Amino acid sequence: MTKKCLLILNPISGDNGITGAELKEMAEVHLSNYEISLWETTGKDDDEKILQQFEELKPELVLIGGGDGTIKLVSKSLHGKDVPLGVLPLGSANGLAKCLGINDIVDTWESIRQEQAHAVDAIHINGELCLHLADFGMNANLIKKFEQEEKRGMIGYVKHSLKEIFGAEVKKYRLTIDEESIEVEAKMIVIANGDQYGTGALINCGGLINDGKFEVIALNPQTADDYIRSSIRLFRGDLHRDEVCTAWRMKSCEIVNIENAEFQIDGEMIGKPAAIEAKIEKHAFRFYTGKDFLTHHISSE
Ligand SMILES: Nc1ncnc2c1ncn2[C@@H]1O[C@H](COP(=O)(O)OP(=O)(O)OP(=O)(O)O)[C@@H](O)[C@H]1O
Repeated sequence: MTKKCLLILNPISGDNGITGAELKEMAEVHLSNYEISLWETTGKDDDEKILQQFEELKPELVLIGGGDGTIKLVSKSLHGKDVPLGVLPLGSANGLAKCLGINDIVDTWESIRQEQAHAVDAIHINGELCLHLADFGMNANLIKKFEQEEKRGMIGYVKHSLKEIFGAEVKKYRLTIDEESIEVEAKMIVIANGDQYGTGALINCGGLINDGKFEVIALNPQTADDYIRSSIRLFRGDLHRDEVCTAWRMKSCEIVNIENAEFQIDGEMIGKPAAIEAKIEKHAFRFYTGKDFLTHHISSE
């Protein structure tokens, strides 16, 4: 029996040049047992429009074409709906897709054909949804500069990176976990549901996106040696062993932003909140996942 698939595309994500019609055609070829309905985001009231599309069609699958911002937009609209989500990684960096083991579109088709949908946690941060990574400091500053550029894509992101990383200020934060408070000084504080950025930098090695917990990671490199060593470890996957990194695992926490650092959630600038409260929702969504995800996560489901 033919099933229904709602294909949602953000036409401004990334710089891949794929049109809605081309993507629909690809989906029809690769998912021949689905009837594909294409809908493109507009940039205005998309959360309501997505819900409306979903209620009208009542699909068995929702495919999301875009980057982390688009996945977050669709997930937020469909929170609580019992429908599996598939990700077509068409954004600039696609960090969340990589955490799900979806490195390219081929992985997406394969995961759906193999029926590999798995439960994934979400973090609620001050009423916002975080599926991937949120952070104060260095990376948030970088995203803010990137957003101010007109051109999208990875080159703009990389262009600002070195300057921002080496010029980052140390800021103070108060972290409260289970009623215990500590003051932390860091160049960057990460709240991590996923394990890696879109660049492949493994900020949260050992962190699982389906274990009902999240990690807070404080990074405070000072010297050139610290930067070089920790950068190598970021890509090698053993940053947690480095002295510039301190990590905690929890179900909820509060962070007071004592010195007004910039904050971002899943690539979207939030501003400089005085404090944030973060709480995990275990298995909030079901996503189609790739082979890499199965290797790392399946035993903990
Ligand atoms: N047709 C459109 N025109 C303009 N803005 C749009 C349109 N559709 C969606 N948007 C906006 O795009 C944003 C989400 O996409 P965004 O590009 O930030 O993230 P992304 O999908 O992660 O892509 P990228 O990785 O390229 O940044 C939302 O703020 C949304 O309102």
